[in-house]
Amino acid sequence: MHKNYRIAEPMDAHPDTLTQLARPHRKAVLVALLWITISGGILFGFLNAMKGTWALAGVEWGMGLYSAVLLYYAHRTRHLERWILAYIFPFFTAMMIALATPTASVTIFGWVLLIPLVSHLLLGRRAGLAISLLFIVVAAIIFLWRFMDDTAVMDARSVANMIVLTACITVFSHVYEVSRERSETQLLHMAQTDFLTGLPNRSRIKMFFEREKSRAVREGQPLSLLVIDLDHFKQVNDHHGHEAGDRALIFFADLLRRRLRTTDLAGRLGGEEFGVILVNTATVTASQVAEELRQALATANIEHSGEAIPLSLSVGVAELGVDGETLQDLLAVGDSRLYQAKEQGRNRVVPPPVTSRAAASSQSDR
Ligand SMILES: Nc1nc2c(ncn2[C@@H]2O[C@H](COP(=O)(O)OP(=O)(O)OP(=O)(O)O)[C@@H](O)[C@H]2O)c(=O)[nH]1
Repeated sequence: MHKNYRIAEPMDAHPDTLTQLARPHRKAVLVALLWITISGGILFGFLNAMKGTWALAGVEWGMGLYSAVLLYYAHRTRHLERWILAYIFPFFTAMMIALATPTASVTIFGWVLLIPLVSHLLLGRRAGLAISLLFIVVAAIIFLWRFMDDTAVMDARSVANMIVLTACITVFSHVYEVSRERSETQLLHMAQTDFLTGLPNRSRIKMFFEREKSRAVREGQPLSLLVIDLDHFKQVNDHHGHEAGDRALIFFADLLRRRLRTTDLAGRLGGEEFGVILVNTATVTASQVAEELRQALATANIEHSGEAIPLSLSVGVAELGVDGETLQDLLAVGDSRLYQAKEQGRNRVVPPPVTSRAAASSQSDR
């Protein structure tokens, strides 16, 4: 039963959502890079062919052709991350082959600076950093192998310049990605949070419901929804002022946070209406939780400017599978039971009728 209450923390932005948010930006970067690689491949392929460096010219033309194929799929795929990897590994490998070509001049190592930039823009902070470090180390080994005995190239100041420049670009790219991801997490949180109470709004309730519904169906666990409405809230505003009404809403939001398990989710549906999703919870327990919330609010001492604000709530309870399969279904059924609670005099909980529960359990027994 719901005895082990803890304060519910705001849910972290879901990693999948962050990846989805980053996708258009990564796709734009990939498409731009593919066009650059196609043009660069053709141009440098010809330059190398004219110098007779046919192997290098072949690699560059091959990379240009491969990029054209990737460009076709980049516009159509639903698995952008796979195509990004399919670009990055051959692209960086071709770059390493170019660096290792004995006839290529030392200036070709300037291309190494692209590695941290491209990796971070396309893969984000973690994978971007890992791939950057991998290829920068390989490039450094190739550099040492080719120029170890070349005193003109191995001048201490030139080498220090290259190391510091590469380190700077790697650090800047990484810091940029970290702060971009942080800002997106914050924006996402703001877009899914009710400004007044700090509770999740409808959009986050919906996301949470979809995730928990899949889990409930997979594991054969129940899931319930409480639709809660504060009673006679207009009178609170009219008698005590709008600010007192706001404080009452914040008080109730805190009560929900204190009373629910961290695995449950309480959100504001709008106005003075709230929704609570109770995971692994069937109607009977959900109704008990609703009853405990009702009692807690009815006996709470809420004051504004020295005046007591009496508050009570009405609740409609609905269960997944018993009352419907979608959040919309459960909200509609919960709302109609909430309406019954109001009709019956408010300050009460209306659970699903025993008959609908019995019908649902006999169906699941079949
Ligand atoms: N202070 C404040 N009031 C709000 C907010 N959102 C909605 N309200 C008020 O909540 C009241 C809701 O009133 P009604 O829909 O008539 O419902 P009620 O007075 O609670 O009556 P019943 O629901 O039938 O018990 C309105 O006066 C709204 O202005 C808010 O963010 N802050």
